[in-house]
Amino acid sequence: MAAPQQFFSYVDGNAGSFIQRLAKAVAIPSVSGDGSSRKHVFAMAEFLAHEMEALGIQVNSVDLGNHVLDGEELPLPPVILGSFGHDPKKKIILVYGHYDVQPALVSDGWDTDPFVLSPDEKTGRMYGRGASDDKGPLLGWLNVLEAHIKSNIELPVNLRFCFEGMEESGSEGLDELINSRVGPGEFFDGVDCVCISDNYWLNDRTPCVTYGLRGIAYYKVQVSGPQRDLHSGVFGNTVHEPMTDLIHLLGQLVSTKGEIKIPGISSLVAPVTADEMKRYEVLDYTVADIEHSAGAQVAISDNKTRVLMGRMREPSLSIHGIEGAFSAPGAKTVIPARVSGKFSIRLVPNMTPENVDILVFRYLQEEFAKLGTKSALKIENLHGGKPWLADPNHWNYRAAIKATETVYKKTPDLTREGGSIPVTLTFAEALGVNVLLLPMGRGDDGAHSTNEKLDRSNYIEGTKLLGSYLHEVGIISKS
Ligand SMILES: NCC(=O)N[C@@H](Cc1c[nH]cn1)C(=O)O
Ligand SMILES: [Zn+2]
Ligand SMILES: [Zn+2]
Repeated sequence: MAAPQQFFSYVDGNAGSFIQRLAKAVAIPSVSGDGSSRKHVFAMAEFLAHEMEALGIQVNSVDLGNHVLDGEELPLPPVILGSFGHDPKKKIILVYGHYDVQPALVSDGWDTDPFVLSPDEKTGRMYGRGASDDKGPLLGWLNVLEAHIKSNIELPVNLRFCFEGMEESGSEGLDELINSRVGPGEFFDGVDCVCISDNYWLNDRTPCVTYGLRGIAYYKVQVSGPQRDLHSGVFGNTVHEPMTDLIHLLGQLVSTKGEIKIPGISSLVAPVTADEMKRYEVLDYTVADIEHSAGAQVAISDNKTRVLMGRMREPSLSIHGIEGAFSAPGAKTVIPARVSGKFSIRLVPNMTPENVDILVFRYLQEEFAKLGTKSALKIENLHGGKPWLADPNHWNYRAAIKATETVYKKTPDLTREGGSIPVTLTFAEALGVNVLLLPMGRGDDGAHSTNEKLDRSNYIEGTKLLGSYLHEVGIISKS
């Protein structure tokens, strides 16, 4: 039977308490990329484990040991594994989410405190870091379970949960944990398919299901020279300046139209097929949609298909920042002694972090040599993950499409996502099962950006969507 009406009624009737649950989660600043916030990532893990146990989920918080972040040894946040249901007649669905978030400061340009969930009653938007990426979707699964338990509705599947606290910082330790628990009788044994809710619709009107992700290769390029920061009046035009060298080097990476200048990258990209072209053409998308999501008229092209392909099936190179550069207000006349540029490349089939590394390292060294500087260069790959593509004709996708039609009365777009969730490919390869991405949020949610939000309707209808998907899987199991 499709998701019963009592399930939908419970979700509607308890929307306020589900929003309270999200507000509690957003209030914990679980930023994984910043060592000083690590205690909050642990607090978030405890909050989640407690919520899960209260729902009767068997929880095991797995310690992943330590790692080094910016020269500091830190404990890795636990991976929370949970089990609910052991009925051999039902399928086992593994759901994944992450409870860490990107950094957020009011001074970045937020209109509200990023760690206070701030609903706008007029628009229904609920602002807060992690509201959409990924605390809202993750809590959606717990809302589904609560609705079933409290309404005495039998869950149509067995559920396994895998929630991590390092996704925004390279998912350290997670692959090893998964690979160590796939054997007979282990936690991941018997999983029939995976569902991940951690991406977005293409726009603000049409839901989607997603069958592809780009991978990532993230680099740090350090240029160093003087033993300490220098006075630019005393040393300007007398010493090689690391910042000048670095700016030149970063300027050789990508054109202002987004073309990657590193030789050899474009020949790694799988050729486009006619069938694939048709898939982009039918998507409900306009260039105005991306400009709405970006908040300005800044699209690289006026061609819808070109914009979609740029996001879904071509690589991109983005320069993220310069560590060690003077960035405070005022006009300090300093020559920084050591600066590090951070950039990443989003990878598509058939690129891998390994084949891209060779090209990037060689190119940076060659271009640096051309500068004729006495500064020193150090290149590091900070983390990486391969691209992923799934079969969207699998029953897992049919269940998600049916559930979307039930909840939203619309056929979802079939999309590939430009972001990266490296564990997706790990699940597909280690467990040998189909993986589905079933997003809750909209394209204009502002994940990783200022004023991140989740619309109230996406949180509540999204909870119904996740529950309906489980019921559609339940129907398929019986057929
Ligand atoms: N919602 C998925 C997401 O935002 N993933 C991040 C993962 C990442 C990789 N390196 C740093 N973070 C993304 O940027 O795509
Ligand atoms: Zn995410
Ligand atoms: Zn993210």
